[in-house]
Amino acid sequence: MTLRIAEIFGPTIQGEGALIGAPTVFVRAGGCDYRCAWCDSLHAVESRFRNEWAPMTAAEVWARVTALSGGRPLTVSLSGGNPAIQDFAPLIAMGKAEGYRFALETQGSVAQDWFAALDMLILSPKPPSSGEVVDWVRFDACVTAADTAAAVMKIVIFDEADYLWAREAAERHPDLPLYLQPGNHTPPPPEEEDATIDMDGVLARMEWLVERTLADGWFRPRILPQLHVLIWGNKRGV
Ligand SMILES: C[S@@+](CC[C@H](N)C(=O)[O-])C[C@H]1O[C@@H](n2cnc3c(N)ncnc32)[C@H](O)[C@@H]1O
Ligand SMILES: Nc1nc2[nH]cc(C(=O)O)c2c(=O)[nH]1
Ligand code: SF4
Ligand SMILES: [Mg+2]
Repeated sequence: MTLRIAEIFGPTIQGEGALIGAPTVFVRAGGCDYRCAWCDSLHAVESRFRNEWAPMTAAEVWARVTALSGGRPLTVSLSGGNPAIQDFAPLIAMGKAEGYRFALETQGSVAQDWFAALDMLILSPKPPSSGEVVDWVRFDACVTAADTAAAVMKIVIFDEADYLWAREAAERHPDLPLYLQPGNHTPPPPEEEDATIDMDGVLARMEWLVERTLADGWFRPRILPQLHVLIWGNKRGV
């Protein structure tokens, strides 16, 4: 069995959510069951990039991760596309045997038994601006599959409708640590290697989101920008 891998890069810092600032190596899976209107990783989503996704065995992926990390254990971030539509159990087992930790980013549309082997499951249900509709039965199955692994919720917000949606979505899982992040708009074509970013828009949405949340007296979420976007824009491989 091989994995479809769009890119493996790092070490860099985790730019988002609960592990923000933590050194990490990314393994980005190719292929996704969603088509979010504002996806900033289209090169790992759309079929027209399939020929750029390398078929790799878990052992080959693992060799690359250990080379990039110099054999020093850190947290490996599995992202995509949706990494949950492939089988990462063998890779996670290899890495854990050498003292590495694993975090996985998914929208919560496909649950896997092996989520329980993760150190952190980051669930990012999609708000109205994405154009996708969350199936909460499937989402809840992901939370259940995480079992004793730490699960967190991270919601991208572009506008008022997303914010109001996030308030309701968060209520469904009151026990999950909650992170809000402003969306970035990458002017077309977003899949370019060094696509520019609407940095002014990102910062304006961050400021608005902080003020909106605090004005509501909603003190549960942590509100964070995408740190890697502030540093590098939407550059690939960082
Ligand atoms: C590219 S996705 C891959 C993992 C998985 N498909 C998911 O959506 O959770 C990784 C993270 O980036 C976020 N993201 C994607 N496009 C974004 C954008 N334009 N602005 C802010 N966050 C974005 C997603 O919501 C998700 O939390
Ligand atoms: N540095 C960095 N942090 C990230 N956090 C989530 C990312 C992703 O695209 O999944 C990402 C990414 O691509 N780079
Ligand atoms: S679910 Fe994630 S990878 Fe898939 S299109 Fe949406 S943001 Fe992009
Ligand atoms: Mg990203």
